[in-house]
Amino acid sequence: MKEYKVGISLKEKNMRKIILASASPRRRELLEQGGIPFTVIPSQAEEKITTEQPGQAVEELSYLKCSDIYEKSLGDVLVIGADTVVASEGKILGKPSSQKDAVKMLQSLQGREHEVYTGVTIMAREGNENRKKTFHEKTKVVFYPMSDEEIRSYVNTGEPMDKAGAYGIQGKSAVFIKEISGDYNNVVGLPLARLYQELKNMGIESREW
Ligand SMILES: Cc1cn([C@H]2C[C@H](O)[C@@H](COP(=O)(O)OP(=O)(O)OP(=O)(O)O)O2)c(=O)[nH]c1=O
Repeated sequence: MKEYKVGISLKEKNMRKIILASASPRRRELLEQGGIPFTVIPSQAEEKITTEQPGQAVEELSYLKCSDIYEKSLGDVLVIGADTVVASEGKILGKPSSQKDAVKMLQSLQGREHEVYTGVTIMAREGNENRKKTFHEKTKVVFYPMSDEEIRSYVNTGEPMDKAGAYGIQGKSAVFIKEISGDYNNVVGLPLARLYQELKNMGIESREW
């Protein structure tokens, strides 16, 4: 096992520049938590879902976001793109389009199980060599029943508006979470452990520590 001094530079550790192609503050926090050094360049790619399969949808969208930034980047880089949706009763739920839409989404989730899918695409360039990997992770979540008043009050906090399925498990909606099966971080927007494993399988060193 190799040992590294604290504060060693990326170059000394033979690590390449990592770009997170995401505007999501949650994804940034998770990569930071893992001690994976990165810079942020959010993708402007238009997000259009073309399939009813949630796993395929998040893979495609993560690929779109990742390739948008990868194609604009020069030199040896590694770009990470991700996308999260909620799947409930055969429907894919993205971010709510309005407060009314958020109320509808939460009504459909309360008292039952649904799934959260996050797709991730990694694209790495080293000299003339390009490598790509796309995968998704699924987490099951069960909500307690919510009253109409609870749903209205929660939507009024504004918390649901920028989140798939109209809730943030890391926020106030935690009071409604009965069960979760799978990776919690996947619900928040990035399956950090799976990402680290996939990078490791590609022979890519990602941790600074
Ligand atoms: C279900 C759930 C989703 N979310 C968030 C994660 C994502 O940021 C968001 C889903 O939207 P995404 O389109 O996946 O991501 P984004 O628009 O926030 O960022 P970008 O496209 O630039 O990468 O929902 C939570 O924060 N908590 C949750 O419990």
